[in-house]
Amino acid sequence: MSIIIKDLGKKYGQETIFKDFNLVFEKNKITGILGPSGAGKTTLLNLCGGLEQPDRGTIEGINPQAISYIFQEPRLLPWRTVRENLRFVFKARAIKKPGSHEREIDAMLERVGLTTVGDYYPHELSGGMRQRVSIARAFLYPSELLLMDEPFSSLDSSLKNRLMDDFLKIWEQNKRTVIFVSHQEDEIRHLADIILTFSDKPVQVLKKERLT
Ligand SMILES: Nc1ncnc2c1ncn2[C@@H]1O[C@H](COP(=O)(O)OP(=O)(O)OP(=O)(O)O)[C@@H](O)[C@H]1O
Repeated sequence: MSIIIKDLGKKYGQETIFKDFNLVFEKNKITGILGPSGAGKTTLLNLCGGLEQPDRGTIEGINPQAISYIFQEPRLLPWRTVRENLRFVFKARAIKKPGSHEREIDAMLERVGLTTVGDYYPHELSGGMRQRVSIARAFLYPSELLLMDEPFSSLDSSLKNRLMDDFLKIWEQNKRTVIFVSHQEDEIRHLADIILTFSDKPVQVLKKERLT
């Protein structure tokens, strides 16, 4: 199911972020959002994730139990190993498939290139490796929607390009709807099927480009 945003209204105090805003996010596509700083991109992700409530309008087509996130900082549990951080995904949703998790975790660790560090703690990893763990976690969680807010922006460019290639390979095998916000147009062009360019607030879609 696509995500359908109808007549969305959202204000913070006197500041109108969205007014009569309408948009459709296509199912199992990666939509990249570009736009000026402070326009409301993160607010839109928060509204989709249910972390913020709209003042007006509706967002249809999202199952709140089936959302995963990748943020700029990996947000791993520091007192848990990589493997335990990934196991937590299954606990979080009380998924009952006895015996199958470790194999799934192993397969995902391999896909993100972290086979040898499953028993390491987050502080023992580089920033890029920690972000790989958060990508693994986002895909292990059986989400239908993946929300990404600047997930690559703290990484240097060669690391970033490899990570984006790996991200795409994993996504090809575990497709879901992705909404991806970034200031970096190169990142958006690397990953997205559809690119939306937002105006300053109140947000309008200035341009929609389809790359695939
Ligand atoms: N919880 C909040 N309370 C008050 N104002 C907020 C809140 N969250 C966001 N804002 C304001 O709403 C506007 C949009 O913020 P938002 O973070 O969504 O923009 P953005 O497009 O993601 O910006 P950036 O590209 O800089 O991350 C900004 O002016 C911000 O200050």
